[in-house]
Amino acid sequence: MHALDVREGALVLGVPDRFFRDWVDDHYRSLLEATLARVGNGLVKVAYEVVEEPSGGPNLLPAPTVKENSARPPRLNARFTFATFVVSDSNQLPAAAAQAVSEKPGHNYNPLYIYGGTGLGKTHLLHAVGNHIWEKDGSQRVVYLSSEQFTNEYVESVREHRMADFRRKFREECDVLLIDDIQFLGKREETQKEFFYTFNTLYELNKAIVLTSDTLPSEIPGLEERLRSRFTMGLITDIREPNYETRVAILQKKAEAERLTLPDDVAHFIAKHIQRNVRELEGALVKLSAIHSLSRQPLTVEFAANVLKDILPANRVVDVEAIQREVARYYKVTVEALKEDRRHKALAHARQVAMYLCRKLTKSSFPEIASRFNKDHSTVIASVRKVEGSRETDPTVKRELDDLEEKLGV
Ligand SMILES: Nc1ncnc2c1ncn2[C@@H]1O[C@H](COP(=O)(O)OP(=O)(O)OP(=O)(O)O)[C@@H](O)[C@H]1O
Repeated sequence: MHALDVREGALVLGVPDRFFRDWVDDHYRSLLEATLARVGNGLVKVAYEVVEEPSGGPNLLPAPTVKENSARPPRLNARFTFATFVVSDSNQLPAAAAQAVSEKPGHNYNPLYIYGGTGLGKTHLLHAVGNHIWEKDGSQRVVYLSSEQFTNEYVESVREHRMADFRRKFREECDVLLIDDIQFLGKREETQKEFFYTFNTLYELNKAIVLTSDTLPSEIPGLEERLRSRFTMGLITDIREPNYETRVAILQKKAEAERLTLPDDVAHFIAKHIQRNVRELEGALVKLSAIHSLSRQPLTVEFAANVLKDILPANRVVDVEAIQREVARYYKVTVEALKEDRRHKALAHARQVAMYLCRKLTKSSFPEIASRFNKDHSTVIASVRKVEGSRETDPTVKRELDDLEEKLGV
Protein backbone atom coordinates (compact mmCIF):
# COMPACT_ATOMS: atom_id res chain seq x y z
CA MET A 1 0.00 0.00 0.00
CA HIS A 2 1.05 3.57 -0.48
CA ALA A 3 -0.04 6.78 1.14
CA LEU A 4 -1.83 8.64 -1.68
CA ASP A 5 -3.48 11.63 -0.15
CA VAL A 6 -5.04 13.25 2.87
CA ARG A 7 -8.76 13.87 2.44
CA GLU A 8 -11.33 15.03 4.96
CA GLY A 9 -9.15 14.10 7.89
CA ALA A 10 -8.38 10.64 6.53
CA LEU A 11 -5.16 9.19 5.22
CA VAL A 12 -5.97 7.71 1.79
CA LEU A 13 -4.12 4.48 1.06
CA GLY A 14 -3.69 3.18 -2.47
CA VAL A 15 -4.43 -0.55 -2.74
CA PRO A 16 -4.23 -2.85 -5.78
CA ASP A 17 -7.78 -4.23 -5.68
CA ARG A 18 -11.02 -4.55 -3.69
CA PHE A 19 -10.10 -7.89 -2.24
CA PHE A 20 -6.87 -6.45 -0.89
CA ARG A 21 -8.74 -3.46 0.50
CA ASP A 22 -11.29 -5.62 2.34
CA TRP A 23 -8.61 -7.86 3.74
CA VAL A 24 -6.50 -5.01 5.03
CA ASP A 25 -9.56 -3.32 6.43
CA ASP A 26 -10.68 -6.46 8.27
CA HIS A 27 -7.27 -7.25 9.67
CA TYR A 28 -5.46 -3.99 10.12
CA ARG A 29 -7.85 -1.08 10.40
CA SER A 30 -7.55 -0.80 14.16
CA LEU A 31 -3.77 -1.10 14.06
CA LEU A 32 -3.55 1.51 11.31
CA GLU A 33 -5.82 3.92 13.13
CA ALA A 34 -4.07 3.43 16.46
CA THR A 35 -0.76 4.14 14.76
CA LEU A 36 -2.15 7.19 13.00
CA ALA A 37 -3.43 8.51 16.30
CA ARG A 38 0.14 8.37 17.56
CA VAL A 39 2.06 9.73 14.59
CA GLY A 40 -0.44 11.13 12.14
CA ASN A 41 -0.45 14.78 13.19
CA GLY A 42 -4.17 14.91 13.83
CA LEU A 43 -5.16 12.30 11.25
CA VAL A 44 -7.14 9.47 12.78
CA LYS A 45 -8.95 7.67 9.97
CA VAL A 46 -7.89 5.63 6.98
CA ALA A 47 -9.60 5.45 3.62
CA TYR A 48 -8.70 3.35 0.59
CA GLU A 49 -8.51 3.91 -3.11
CA VAL A 50 -8.01 1.16 -5.66
CA VAL A 51 -5.14 2.05 -7.96
CA GLU A 52 -4.23 0.06 -11.04
CA GLU A 53 -0.81 -1.59 -11.09
CA PRO A 54 1.10 -0.16 -14.04
CA SER A 55 1.94 -3.11 -16.27
CA GLY A 56 5.52 -4.23 -15.84
CA GLY A 57 5.80 -2.12 -12.70
CA PRO A 58 7.07 -3.43 -9.45
CA ASN A 59 4.85 -6.02 -7.92
CA LEU A 60 5.21 -6.48 -4.23
CA LEU A 61 2.56 -9.14 -3.95
CA PRO A 62 3.46 -12.82 -4.14
CA ALA A 63 4.52 -13.73 -7.66
CA PRO A 64 1.49 -14.42 -9.84
CA THR A 65 3.10 -17.48 -11.45
CA VAL A 66 2.68 -19.43 -8.25
CA LYS A 67 0.15 -22.21 -8.20
CA GLU A 68 -2.80 -21.31 -6.07
CA ASN A 69 -2.84 -24.42 -3.96
CA SER A 70 0.81 -24.25 -2.98
CA ALA A 71 1.31 -21.74 -0.20
CA ARG A 72 4.64 -19.99 0.16
CA PRO A 73 6.70 -21.86 2.72
CA PRO A 74 6.30 -20.47 6.22
CA ARG A 75 8.48 -17.50 7.18
CA LEU A 76 9.69 -16.83 3.63
CA ASN A 77 9.35 -13.16 2.80
CA ALA A 78 8.13 -12.58 -0.75
CA ARG A 79 9.97 -9.26 -0.92
CA PHE A 80 13.40 -10.81 -0.63
CA THR A 81 14.12 -12.08 -4.13
CA PHE A 82 17.05 -12.02 -6.53
CA ALA A 83 15.19 -9.40 -8.53
CA THR A 84 15.20 -6.98 -5.61
CA PHE A 85 18.83 -7.66 -4.65
CA VAL A 86 21.43 -5.23 -5.97
CA VAL A 87 24.58 -7.06 -6.99
CA SER A 88 27.94 -5.33 -6.74
CA ASP A 89 31.58 -6.07 -6.02
CA SER A 90 30.82 -6.40 -2.33
CA ASN A 91 28.33 -9.26 -2.74
CA GLN A 92 28.87 -10.60 -6.25
CA LEU A 93 30.20 -14.01 -5.22
CA PRO A 94 27.57 -14.85 -2.57
CA ALA A 95 24.82 -13.63 -4.90
CA ALA A 96 26.08 -15.76 -7.79
CA ALA A 97 26.52 -18.78 -5.54
CA ALA A 98 23.03 -18.36 -4.09
CA GLN A 99 21.63 -18.18 -7.60
CA ALA A 100 23.55 -21.30 -8.61
CA VAL A 101 22.13 -23.15 -5.61
CA SER A 102 18.61 -22.14 -6.50
CA GLU A 103 19.10 -23.35 -10.08
CA LYS A 104 20.35 -26.78 -9.00
CA PRO A 105 19.57 -27.24 -5.33
CA GLY A 106 21.74 -29.81 -3.62
CA HIS A 107 24.15 -30.10 -6.51
CA ASN A 108 25.87 -26.74 -6.60
CA TYR A 109 27.90 -25.68 -3.57
CA ASN A 110 26.46 -27.83 -0.83
CA PRO A 111 26.40 -26.46 1.80
CA LEU A 112 26.61 -22.80 0.86
CA TYR A 113 27.83 -20.76 3.79
CA ILE A 114 27.44 -16.95 3.58
CA TYR A 115 28.92 -14.79 6.29
CA GLY A 116 29.35 -11.06 6.93
CA GLY A 117 28.43 -8.07 9.09
CA THR A 118 24.98 -7.01 10.14
CA GLY A 119 22.42 -5.64 7.69
CA LEU A 120 24.37 -6.54 4.56
CA GLY A 121 21.89 -8.85 2.84
CA LYS A 122 22.59 -12.37 4.12
CA THR A 123 18.99 -12.99 5.14
CA HIS A 124 17.80 -11.43 1.90
CA LEU A 125 19.85 -13.91 -0.14
CA LEU A 126 18.67 -16.82 1.95
CA HIS A 127 15.03 -15.91 1.33
CA ALA A 128 15.81 -15.34 -2.35
CA VAL A 129 17.09 -18.91 -2.65
CA GLY A 130 13.94 -20.24 -0.96
CA ASN A 131 11.59 -18.08 -2.99
CA HIS A 132 13.25 -18.92 -6.29
CA ILE A 133 13.21 -22.67 -5.70
CA TRP A 134 9.61 -22.65 -4.54
CA GLU A 135 8.41 -20.37 -7.34
CA LYS A 136 10.01 -22.64 -9.92
CA ASP A 137 8.67 -25.80 -8.40
CA GLY A 138 5.95 -25.51 -5.76
CA SER A 139 6.47 -29.13 -4.76
CA GLN A 140 9.94 -28.42 -3.32
CA ARG A 141 9.73 -28.41 0.45
CA VAL A 142 11.68 -25.39 1.59
CA VAL A 143 12.34 -25.05 5.30
CA TYR A 144 13.60 -21.65 6.40
CA LEU A 145 14.36 -20.71 10.00
CA SER A 146 16.99 -19.19 12.24
CA SER A 147 19.25 -21.39 14.34
CA GLU A 148 17.46 -20.04 17.39
CA GLN A 149 14.11 -21.17 16.03
CA PHE A 150 15.66 -24.55 15.25
CA THR A 151 16.86 -24.74 18.86
CA ASN A 152 13.46 -23.76 20.22
CA GLU A 153 11.65 -26.32 18.09
CA TYR A 154 14.11 -28.96 19.18
CA VAL A 155 13.76 -28.15 22.88
CA GLU A 156 9.98 -28.13 22.60
CA SER A 157 9.93 -31.46 20.77
CA VAL A 158 12.07 -33.06 23.44
CA ARG A 159 9.87 -31.67 26.17
CA GLU A 160 6.67 -32.79 24.50
CA HIS A 161 8.05 -36.16 23.36
CA ARG A 162 7.56 -35.28 19.71
CA MET A 163 11.04 -36.04 18.41
CA ALA A 164 9.67 -38.26 15.66
CA ASP A 165 7.73 -35.28 14.26
CA PHE A 166 10.77 -33.06 14.57
CA ARG A 167 12.97 -35.51 12.67
CA ARG A 168 10.35 -36.06 10.00
CA LYS A 169 10.07 -32.33 9.44
CA PHE A 170 13.79 -31.68 9.09
CA ARG A 171 15.07 -34.92 7.62
CA GLU A 172 12.24 -36.44 5.57
CA GLU A 173 9.99 -33.57 4.61
CA CYS A 174 12.67 -31.12 3.67
CA ASP A 175 14.26 -30.62 0.24
CA VAL A 176 15.96 -27.32 0.99
CA LEU A 177 17.14 -26.28 4.44
CA LEU A 178 17.90 -22.60 4.94
CA ILE A 179 19.27 -21.63 8.34
CA ASP A 180 19.90 -18.03 9.31
CA ASP A 181 22.43 -16.96 11.94
CA ILE A 182 23.95 -20.39 12.41
CA GLN A 183 26.49 -18.89 14.82
CA PHE A 184 23.98 -19.16 17.66
CA LEU A 185 24.24 -22.94 17.46
CA GLY A 186 27.69 -22.65 19.01
CA LYS A 187 26.29 -22.31 22.48
CA ARG A 188 23.90 -25.27 22.26
CA GLU A 189 25.51 -28.63 22.73
CA GLU A 190 22.44 -30.83 22.50
CA THR A 191 20.99 -28.94 19.56
CA GLN A 192 24.31 -29.20 17.76
CA LYS A 193 24.14 -32.96 18.00
CA GLU A 194 20.67 -33.02 16.53
CA PHE A 195 21.70 -30.58 13.84
CA PHE A 196 24.68 -32.75 12.97
CA TYR A 197 22.39 -35.71 12.18
CA THR A 198 19.96 -33.48 10.31
CA PHE A 199 22.82 -32.10 8.24
CA ASN A 200 24.24 -35.53 7.43
CA THR A 201 20.90 -36.98 6.42
CA LEU A 202 20.08 -34.10 4.11
CA TYR A 203 23.57 -33.95 2.68
CA GLU A 204 23.59 -37.62 1.82
CA LEU A 205 20.24 -37.24 0.09
CA ASN A 206 21.64 -34.34 -1.97
CA LYS A 207 19.23 -31.88 -0.39
CA ALA A 208 20.35 -28.26 -0.50
CA ILE A 209 21.65 -26.62 2.66
CA VAL A 210 22.36 -22.88 2.90
CA LEU A 211 23.63 -21.28 6.07
CA THR A 212 24.33 -17.69 7.05
CA SER A 213 26.46 -16.45 9.88
CA ASP A 214 28.16 -13.34 11.17
CA THR A 215 31.51 -15.08 11.05
CA LEU A 216 33.58 -17.94 9.61
CA PRO A 217 32.88 -21.48 10.89
CA SER A 218 36.34 -21.51 12.50
CA GLU A 219 35.40 -18.46 14.54
CA ILE A 220 32.08 -19.62 15.97
CA PRO A 221 32.76 -20.17 19.67
CA GLY A 222 31.69 -23.56 20.93
CA LEU A 223 30.99 -25.08 17.52
CA GLU A 224 31.88 -28.77 17.42
CA GLU A 225 34.77 -29.69 15.17
CA ARG A 226 32.71 -32.14 13.12
CA LEU A 227 30.16 -29.44 12.27
CA ARG A 228 32.87 -26.93 11.57
CA SER A 229 34.44 -29.23 9.01
CA ARG A 230 31.08 -30.03 7.44
CA PHE A 231 30.32 -26.34 6.98
CA THR A 232 33.47 -26.05 4.91
CA MET A 233 32.59 -28.87 2.52
CA GLY A 234 30.76 -26.66 0.03
CA LEU A 235 31.46 -22.99 -0.53
CA ILE A 236 32.19 -20.33 2.08
CA THR A 237 31.76 -16.81 0.84
CA ASP A 238 31.54 -13.42 2.50
CA ILE A 239 29.40 -10.38 1.90
CA ARG A 240 31.02 -7.00 2.50
CA GLU A 241 29.95 -3.42 3.08
CA PRO A 242 28.53 -1.87 -0.09
CA ASN A 243 30.56 0.84 -1.80
CA TYR A 244 29.21 4.26 -2.61
CA GLU A 245 27.80 3.45 -6.08
CA THR A 246 26.10 0.34 -4.71
CA ARG A 247 24.51 2.31 -1.91
CA VAL A 248 23.07 4.72 -4.46
CA ALA A 249 21.84 1.82 -6.62
CA ILE A 250 20.20 0.13 -3.62
CA LEU A 251 18.41 3.34 -2.68
CA GLN A 252 17.17 3.81 -6.22
CA LYS A 253 15.95 0.23 -6.44
CA LYS A 254 14.13 0.44 -3.11
CA ALA A 255 12.60 3.79 -4.07
CA GLU A 256 11.40 2.32 -7.35
CA ALA A 257 9.76 -0.57 -5.49
CA GLU A 258 8.04 1.96 -3.22
CA ARG A 259 7.11 4.06 -6.27
CA LEU A 260 8.92 6.98 -4.75
CA THR A 261 10.57 9.44 -7.10
CA LEU A 262 13.93 9.85 -5.46
CA PRO A 263 15.98 12.70 -6.92
CA ASP A 264 19.61 11.73 -7.64
CA ASP A 265 21.08 14.35 -5.33
CA VAL A 266 18.97 13.04 -2.42
CA ALA A 267 20.07 9.45 -3.12
CA HIS A 268 23.69 10.62 -3.18
CA PHE A 269 23.20 12.57 0.01
CA ILE A 270 21.91 9.51 1.90
CA ALA A 271 24.53 7.19 0.40
CA LYS A 272 27.28 9.58 1.41
CA HIS A 273 26.16 9.67 5.00
CA ILE A 274 25.02 6.11 5.68
CA GLN A 275 27.82 3.77 4.81
CA ARG A 276 28.00 0.60 6.73
CA ASN A 277 24.67 -1.02 6.66
CA VAL A 278 21.97 -1.55 4.06
CA ARG A 279 19.34 -1.90 6.77
CA GLU A 280 20.07 1.66 7.95
CA LEU A 281 20.01 2.86 4.37
CA GLU A 282 16.57 1.35 3.95
CA GLY A 283 15.37 2.76 7.27
CA ALA A 284 16.37 6.23 6.16
CA LEU A 285 14.46 5.85 2.91
CA VAL A 286 11.33 4.58 4.63
CA LYS A 287 11.36 7.48 7.05
CA LEU A 288 11.94 9.99 4.28
CA SER A 289 9.20 8.51 2.13
CA ALA A 290 6.66 8.46 4.99
CA ILE A 291 7.25 12.04 6.06
CA HIS A 292 7.38 13.23 2.46
CA SER A 293 4.01 11.73 1.65
CA LEU A 294 2.38 12.87 4.86
CA SER A 295 3.77 16.39 4.85
CA ARG A 296 3.83 16.81 1.07
CA GLN A 297 7.04 18.74 1.24
CA PRO A 298 9.26 18.41 -1.83
CA LEU A 299 12.00 15.79 -1.63
CA THR A 300 15.11 17.91 -1.59
CA VAL A 301 18.50 17.49 0.05
CA GLU A 302 17.54 20.08 2.69
CA PHE A 303 14.34 18.19 3.46
CA ALA A 304 16.28 14.92 3.73
CA ALA A 305 18.93 16.49 5.95
CA ASN A 306 16.23 17.78 8.24
CA VAL A 307 14.13 14.61 8.39
CA LEU A 308 17.15 12.38 8.86
CA LYS A 309 19.09 14.57 11.21
CA ASP A 310 18.80 12.15 14.11
CA ILE A 311 19.98 9.12 12.21
CA LEU A 312 22.66 10.50 9.92
CA PRO A 313 26.03 9.63 11.38
CA ALA A 314 27.39 12.84 9.86
CA ASN A 315 25.30 14.79 12.23
CA ARG A 316 26.98 13.21 15.11
CA VAL A 317 29.34 16.07 15.87
CA VAL A 318 32.84 15.57 14.55
CA ASP A 319 34.82 16.45 17.64
CA VAL A 320 38.20 15.43 18.96
CA GLU A 321 36.77 12.37 20.66
CA ALA A 322 34.96 11.17 17.54
CA ILE A 323 38.18 11.56 15.55
CA GLN A 324 40.25 9.72 18.14
CA ARG A 325 37.69 6.90 18.17
CA GLU A 326 37.53 6.56 14.39
CA VAL A 327 41.29 6.80 13.89
CA ALA A 328 41.92 4.24 16.62
CA ARG A 329 39.43 1.86 15.03
CA TYR A 330 40.90 2.43 11.57
CA TYR A 331 44.48 1.66 12.61
CA LYS A 332 43.38 -1.04 15.06
CA VAL A 333 44.89 0.62 18.12
CA THR A 334 43.25 1.88 21.28
CA VAL A 335 42.28 5.48 21.96
CA GLU A 336 44.47 5.36 25.06
CA ALA A 337 47.48 4.38 22.98
CA LEU A 338 46.91 7.45 20.79
CA LYS A 339 47.22 9.63 23.86
CA GLU A 340 50.26 7.91 25.32
CA ASP A 341 53.88 8.76 24.76
CA ARG A 342 54.88 5.58 22.95
CA ARG A 343 57.01 6.07 19.87
CA HIS A 344 56.14 2.91 18.04
CA LYS A 345 56.15 3.83 14.34
CA ALA A 346 52.63 2.71 13.38
CA LEU A 347 51.24 4.31 16.50
CA ALA A 348 53.06 7.57 15.82
CA HIS A 349 51.55 7.69 12.34
CA ALA A 350 48.01 7.07 13.66
CA ARG A 351 48.52 9.78 16.28
CA GLN A 352 49.75 12.30 13.71
CA VAL A 353 46.80 11.55 11.44
CA ALA A 354 44.41 12.03 14.35
CA MET A 355 45.96 15.39 15.20
CA TYR A 356 45.81 16.49 11.58
CA LEU A 357 42.12 15.58 11.35
CA CYS A 358 41.37 17.37 14.62
CA ARG A 359 42.97 20.51 13.27
CA LYS A 360 41.23 20.22 9.90
CA LEU A 361 37.76 19.19 11.01
CA THR A 362 37.23 20.84 14.39
CA LYS A 363 37.57 24.36 15.62
CA SER A 364 40.12 23.31 18.24
CA SER A 365 43.32 25.34 18.54
CA PHE A 366 46.79 23.76 18.52
CA PRO A 367 47.12 24.02 22.33
CA GLU A 368 43.67 22.47 22.80
CA ILE A 369 44.53 19.56 20.54
CA ALA A 370 47.88 19.20 22.30
CA SER A 371 46.19 18.82 25.65
CA ARG A 372 43.87 16.10 24.32
CA PHE A 373 46.87 14.06 23.15
CA ASN A 374 49.06 14.86 26.15
CA LYS A 375 51.64 16.57 23.94
CA ASP A 376 52.95 20.10 23.60
CA HIS A 377 51.59 22.32 20.89
CA SER A 378 54.77 22.38 18.80
CA THR A 379 54.47 18.59 18.40
CA VAL A 380 50.93 19.05 17.11
CA ILE A 381 52.04 21.74 14.64
CA ALA A 382 54.84 19.51 13.36
CA SER A 383 52.48 16.51 13.05
CA VAL A 384 49.84 18.45 11.16
CA ARG A 385 52.47 19.80 8.72
CA LYS A 386 53.90 16.36 8.19
CA VAL A 387 50.53 14.78 7.39
CA GLU A 388 49.56 17.71 5.15
CA GLY A 389 52.76 17.12 3.18
CA SER A 390 52.27 13.36 2.97
CA ARG A 391 48.71 13.80 1.75
CA GLU A 392 50.13 15.60 -1.30
CA THR A 393 52.94 13.18 -2.02
CA ASP A 394 52.08 9.76 -0.65
CA PRO A 395 49.10 7.99 -2.28
CA THR A 396 48.74 5.58 0.67
CA VAL A 397 48.38 8.42 3.14
CA LYS A 398 45.99 10.18 0.81
CA ARG A 399 43.81 7.07 0.62
CA GLU A 400 43.84 6.64 4.38
CA LEU A 401 42.77 10.23 4.90
CA ASP A 402 40.05 10.00 2.27
CA ASP A 403 38.75 6.83 3.92
CA LEU A 404 38.80 8.36 7.37
CA GLU A 405 37.04 11.51 6.23
CA GLU A 406 34.38 9.41 4.54
CA LYS A 407 33.91 7.40 7.72
CA LEU A 408 33.60 10.59 9.72
CA GLY A 409 30.97 11.71 7.21
CA VAL A 410 32.69 14.87 5.96
N1 LIG B 1 22.36 -5.82 -2.08
C1 LIG B 1 21.16 -5.52 -1.60
N2 LIG B 1 20.17 -5.15 -2.43
C2 LIG B 1 18.95 -4.83 -1.96
N3 LIG B 1 18.62 -4.85 -0.65
C3 LIG B 1 19.57 -5.22 0.22
C4 LIG B 1 20.88 -5.57 -0.20
N4 LIG B 1 21.60 -5.88 0.89
C5 LIG B 1 20.78 -5.74 1.95
N5 LIG B 1 19.56 -5.34 1.56
C6 LIG B 1 18.41 -5.04 2.42
O1 LIG B 1 18.90 -4.62 3.69
C7 LIG B 1 18.09 -5.12 4.73
C8 LIG B 1 18.95 -5.91 5.68
O2 LIG B 1 19.42 -7.08 5.03
P1 LIG B 1 19.43 -8.51 5.72
O3 LIG B 1 18.32 -8.63 6.71
O4 LIG B 1 19.49 -9.55 4.64
O5 LIG B 1 20.81 -8.40 6.50
P2 LIG B 1 21.65 -9.51 7.24
O6 LIG B 1 22.98 -9.53 6.57
O7 LIG B 1 20.91 -10.81 7.30
O8 LIG B 1 21.80 -8.88 8.69
P3 LIG B 1 21.76 -9.56 10.15
O9 LIG B 1 23.05 -10.30 10.28
O10 LIG B 1 21.69 -8.36 11.04
O11 LIG B 1 20.55 -10.42 10.21
C9 LIG B 1 17.01 -5.97 4.08
O12 LIG B 1 15.82 -5.22 4.00
C10 LIG B 1 17.55 -6.25 2.69
O13 LIG B 1 16.51 -6.34 1.74
